[in-house]
Amino acid sequence: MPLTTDPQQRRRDSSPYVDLTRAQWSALREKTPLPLTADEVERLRGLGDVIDLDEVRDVYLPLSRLLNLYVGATSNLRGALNTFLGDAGGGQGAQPGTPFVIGVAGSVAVGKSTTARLLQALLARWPEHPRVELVTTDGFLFPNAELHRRGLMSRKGFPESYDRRALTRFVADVKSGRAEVTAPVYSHLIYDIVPGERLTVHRPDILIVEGLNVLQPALPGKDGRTRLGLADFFDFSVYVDARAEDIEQWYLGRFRKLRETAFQNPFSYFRKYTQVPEEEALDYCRMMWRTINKPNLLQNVAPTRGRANLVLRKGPDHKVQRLSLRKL
Ligand SMILES: Nc1ncnc2c1ncn2[C@@H]1O[C@H](COP(=O)(O)OP(=O)(O)O)[C@@H](O)[C@H]1O
Ligand SMILES: CC(C)(COP(=O)(O)O)[C@@H](O)C(=O)NCCC(=O)O
Repeated sequence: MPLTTDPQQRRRDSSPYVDLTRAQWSALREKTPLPLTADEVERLRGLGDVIDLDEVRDVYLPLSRLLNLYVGATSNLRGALNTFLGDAGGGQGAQPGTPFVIGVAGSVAVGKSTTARLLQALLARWPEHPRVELVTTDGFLFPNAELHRRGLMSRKGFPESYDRRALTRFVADVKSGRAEVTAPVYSHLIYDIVPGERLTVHRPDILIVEGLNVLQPALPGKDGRTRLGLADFFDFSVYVDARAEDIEQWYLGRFRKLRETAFQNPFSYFRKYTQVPEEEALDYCRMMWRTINKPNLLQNVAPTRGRANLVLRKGPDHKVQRLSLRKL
């Protein structure tokens, strides 16, 4: 075949991604079995997130089909592997299925939690994988007392503010097929790890792991050697992307909403911001964005985008405008 001289075509050929416009992607919904029923639409509304239902149909429903295809293909591959291994190694060969693990990465306030909860609800509708569990990485932040001790209280969300070894061990244990694996729990109300509380994951069909740093490369070991990182246990990963200026607006919008709701709770760490004028509270929020979340986005989170299997690029209205899917 003659090499193309069209520079745009050459760029497309050498990119590891297939780039799709929203229109190209949403056309795939015609090929997606299981359209949403009226009941399911109601149930999605019940998740409590602001979700435009056209967005669910055009973007997230085809995505649930794509993931359903990946789960099926992984299961076929496992079957082939089992046939190959037979009873090699005294019966270790025939491996039962382990959970399919999906990572969801992106900045604070880009919409990771909303995307992850939506995917959980949509994926659970498929008869092949009804049990979908969701874990957020905030449970692996060091408790505030430890962050204070390490001088990291104003670095919450930076890679070093997490117990990365425990997080990787948790996902490795789930991926190994262990019947029960537990994780610590973070509370946004008290802005800290909840002492003594654990959540338990019971060998789901799919585990979604959502957090800022899920695509970070592994830390080197004490001997300087490379070790396995969290992303080594992912079967698929999604990076939710948007302009930093848009994300800042969403961060402020969420803070405004929380100031009228959750922050009013007498136990809320942020209650003090309901007792001062709104502009003063928003100045504090802007400072948090400028000094913590934006630098973390630019220094640590955004550089991991190229490791994702799928990048969802949102516009200022939260609608996904472009998608990049890694070629196989
Ligand atoms: N698809 C969406 N449509 C409309 N609003 C959204 C969407 N996704 C997120 N948001 C809003 O953006 C803000 C941040 O979303 P959230 O899921 O809490 O982000 P993250 O988990 O990345 O911090 C919230 O106020 C949320 O309601
Ligand atoms: C808890 C978070 C670090 C996010 O954690 P994740 O689940 O992504 O690991 C973040 O939402 C946060 O609270 N950051 C601290 C700065 C701030 O209050 O915005």
